[in-house]
Amino acid sequence: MEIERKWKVNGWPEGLPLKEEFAMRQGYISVRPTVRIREEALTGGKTRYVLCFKSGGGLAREEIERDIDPELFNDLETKIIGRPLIPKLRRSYLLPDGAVLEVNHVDEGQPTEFWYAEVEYPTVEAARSWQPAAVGLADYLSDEVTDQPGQSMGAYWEQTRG
Ligand SMILES: O=P(O)(O)OP(=O)(O)OP(=O)(O)O
Repeated sequence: MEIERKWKVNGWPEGLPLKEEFAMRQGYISVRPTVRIREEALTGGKTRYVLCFKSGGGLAREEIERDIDPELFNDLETKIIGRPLIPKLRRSYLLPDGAVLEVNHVDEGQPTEFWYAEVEYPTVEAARSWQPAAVGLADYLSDEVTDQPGQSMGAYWEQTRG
């Protein structure tokens, strides 16, 4: 189970320690339910190729992930998806309460480019009670879109590549 809240944001946050950065490319075989492939290149580290299945939407979703080999990834990208994958730069930051803030810059340089942020929680209760103000992010995390269906990456895929 993936328990996550999501916000639309403007640019990268300031004053937080950077944990890691990934240059990603992701594409969708299906959006409902989500069947997604993603290349995840850790800056200064390894690159993973991941096949991911996700149920539903909103705060809590089932998520199943498997590493696949680059050959299968390439076949799925070119022979099955056949559309340009979405480039996304993800930076994760350590928050003062121990949580991790993931900030994503999507489709940099395109007219539709945007940023969003996510925080993952161990339980639904922890997710519901967590407050951005407690970690000094009341202004940065002021536009929550967790329960808005049109705000998922799958929806963005449909809007721009569907
Ligand atoms: O990185 P994830 O698994 O949270 O997935 P995403 O690319 O942010 O997509 P979604 O909008 O479906 O959470």
